[in-house]
Amino acid sequence: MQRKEKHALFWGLGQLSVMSGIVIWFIGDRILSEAVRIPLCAILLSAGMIGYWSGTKFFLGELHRYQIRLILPAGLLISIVSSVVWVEYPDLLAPGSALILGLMMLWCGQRLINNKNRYRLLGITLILRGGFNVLTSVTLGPELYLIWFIGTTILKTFSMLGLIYAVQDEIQQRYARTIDSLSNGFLIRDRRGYVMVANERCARLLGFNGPADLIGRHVSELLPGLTRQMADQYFSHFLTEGVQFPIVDTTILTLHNGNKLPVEMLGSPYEERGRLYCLVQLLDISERKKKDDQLYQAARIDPVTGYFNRHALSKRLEEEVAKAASSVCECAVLFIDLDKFKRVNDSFGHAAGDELLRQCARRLHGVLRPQDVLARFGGDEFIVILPGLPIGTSEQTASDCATGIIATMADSFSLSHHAIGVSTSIGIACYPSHGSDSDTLIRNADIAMYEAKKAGRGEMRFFNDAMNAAAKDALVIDGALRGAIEAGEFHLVYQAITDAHTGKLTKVEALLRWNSALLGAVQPDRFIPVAEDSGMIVELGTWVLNEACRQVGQWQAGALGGITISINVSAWQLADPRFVELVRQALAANGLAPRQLELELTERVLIDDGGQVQAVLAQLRALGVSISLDDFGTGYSSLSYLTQFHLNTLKIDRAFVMDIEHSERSNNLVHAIIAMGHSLGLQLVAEGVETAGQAAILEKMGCHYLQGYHISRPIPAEELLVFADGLLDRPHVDNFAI
Ligand SMILES: Nc1nc2c(ncn2[C@@H]2O[C@@H]3COP(=O)(O)O[C@H]4[C@@H](O)[C@H](n5cnc6c(=O)[nH]c(N)nc65)O[C@@H]4COP(=O)(O)O[C@H]3[C@H]2O)c(=O)[nH]1
Repeated sequence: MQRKEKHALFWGLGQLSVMSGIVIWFIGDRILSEAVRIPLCAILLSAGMIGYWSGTKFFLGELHRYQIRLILPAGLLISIVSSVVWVEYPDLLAPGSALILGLMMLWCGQRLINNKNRYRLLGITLILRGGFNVLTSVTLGPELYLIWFIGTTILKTFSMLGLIYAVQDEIQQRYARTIDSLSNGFLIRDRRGYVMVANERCARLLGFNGPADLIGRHVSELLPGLTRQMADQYFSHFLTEGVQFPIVDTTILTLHNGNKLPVEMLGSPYEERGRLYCLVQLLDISERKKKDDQLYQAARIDPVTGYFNRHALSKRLEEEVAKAASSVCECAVLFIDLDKFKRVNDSFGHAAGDELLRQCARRLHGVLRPQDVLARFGGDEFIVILPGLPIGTSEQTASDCATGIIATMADSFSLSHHAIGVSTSIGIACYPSHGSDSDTLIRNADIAMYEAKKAGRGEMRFFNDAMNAAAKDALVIDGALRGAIEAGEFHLVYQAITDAHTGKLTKVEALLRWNSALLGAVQPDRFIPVAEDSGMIVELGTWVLNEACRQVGQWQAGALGGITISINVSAWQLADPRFVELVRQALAANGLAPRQLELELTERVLIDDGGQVQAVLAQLRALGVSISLDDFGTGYSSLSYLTQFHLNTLKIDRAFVMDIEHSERSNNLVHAIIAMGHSLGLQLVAEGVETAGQAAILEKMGCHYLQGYHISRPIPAEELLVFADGLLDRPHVDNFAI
């Protein structure tokens, strides 16, 4: 029982005291002496007065703690005063106490009627009782006491009913306030599904104005998606043995206004007077669901393109492979890499790079069938899954799709008011011929994509086992390359380049050699591409630059003083913003004139340029360093590069030189290259000169320099000195001077 309810008891006690006082007054003189009866009546009178007063104060919410403390002394005082008066005037005992109580009741009744609506009934009965008491005390003689007794008993019964109603109402109000203050929806329904109790929150959650709209209605009338059968089924859980409570369900409710409401529903059994009810709590989980959805999206969707991300793609491919295995069909994985994406990112910024990715994704999606899956796998890589292909058709379908992709990506993209050309390299792996699980398929498609990239731009390749072996080899090399510089496993060899006419040693090409502690001697053709792929070529190239310049610096004082050194430079190095400064430092640190350094580039470096290489080459040219184009004739052999990039030297690839003596076609080609070089004012170096015949033809054609085994193999630095001495001794080399 709560404190407030205890206070309500005062009222009850007051009633009881008055009743007892009346009884004692009637029969007391027969069984009690006056000495006991008078004080007892006085005590009961004071208890009655205080009971009415405090009960009224309680209902009006005005009964304070300090007032409760005064009750006992006040009761004592009233008792003493009335005892004293009644001892003196015993005739006043009955009418006096009736009058006092009557006045008290009038006061209480009037206050209850005025102040609180719900206590009006109680107030009216008190006014009636008070009035009756006052009247009887002044008008009635002892002969009509029986009538007074009957009247006062009837009124007392009414006031007791009023009291019960008031207390019950108070408790119910409190209960209603409590459930309304709950932040969760709260509802009690009976076995048939009718709502007995609901709170404000529940009404609002379900789209109604207040609990009154719910109470008395069947739950199926409140939720359109809910049938009576479903409601009965839900209740049956409460009748089933062994069910754990509360029953927790997460569901999305369809409301009568059409809205959807994600809720967590906690159902518990509730028993009242032997009947079972169901108590349901509804928790609005819209916010939680929104966050969950966002997390789910973030975990699966690439934020830039809006298509699947790597994680979702892997999962999806696993599912498609499982489906293909069970329904005996095939699927294909296309690994798509955007050529030149990095350059766009570097030149136009990341926002433009993102925009390009979005445009690419839209174009890719445009080529695909509705059932195909597109995902951004990372950076500039996309993956397409072609699922559910009939047996024997995957390669053809994948090839058609890849052709479509290459064609659609060939058109330029519009970016920051620029037309940007981006091509793609595509690697393809099919289930089951190229892999039986998603990881293998992705890995093999990736390997095939690398092969496609090597073959040039806008190419596609199907995976094959040889690629796998090469990829594994690359992995081994990549591992062994790490730490190889620090371990001193690299050294340079030097190959002479002589004047075709005089035989004079004018330049040497520095060529990298790797004696791996793990793998033994590894050819550059094997490790350079791996170093390029991993980006390690920048570090390696810097080492070559410094070591070559150091060596030439060391030669400066001797017979090879003033010689030009030619070194191979990769595209990665040119993209390094520190490159020009590194060259400047290497020359200065070793006391070399800039003209003593020649940088060899391949055509690929120039083709993939977006303007940056051109700018770096211009700075190098301004520094006085020469630029030479390696392997000319093997790649794209575009004349525009020769003029656009202000090259100094063209190196004719050994593939042409090799056949120059026997193949008229090669002969004509080399002739044409040399003629063109002359017209553009370029120096010409013939690579791979292996015979005296080749040397003679090249010299006759006007080639300026020769390089090849006929002159010298690549040799260590100390042997080059001996080689140079040997040249001096040769009779036909009359003016060797460096
Ligand atoms: N059959 C034949 N071959 C000849 C003859 N004369 C020279 N060669 C070889 O032809 C290659 C010439 O180098 P490259 O075209 O720059 O081609 C180089 C170059 O692209 C790359 N490379 C070598 N060193 C470096 C380096 O320091 N940095 C970079 N980025 N690449 C390098 O590796 C490639 C291969 O280098 P190497 O194996 O040293 O192979 C060298 C050389 O040994 C000949 O008469 N007959």
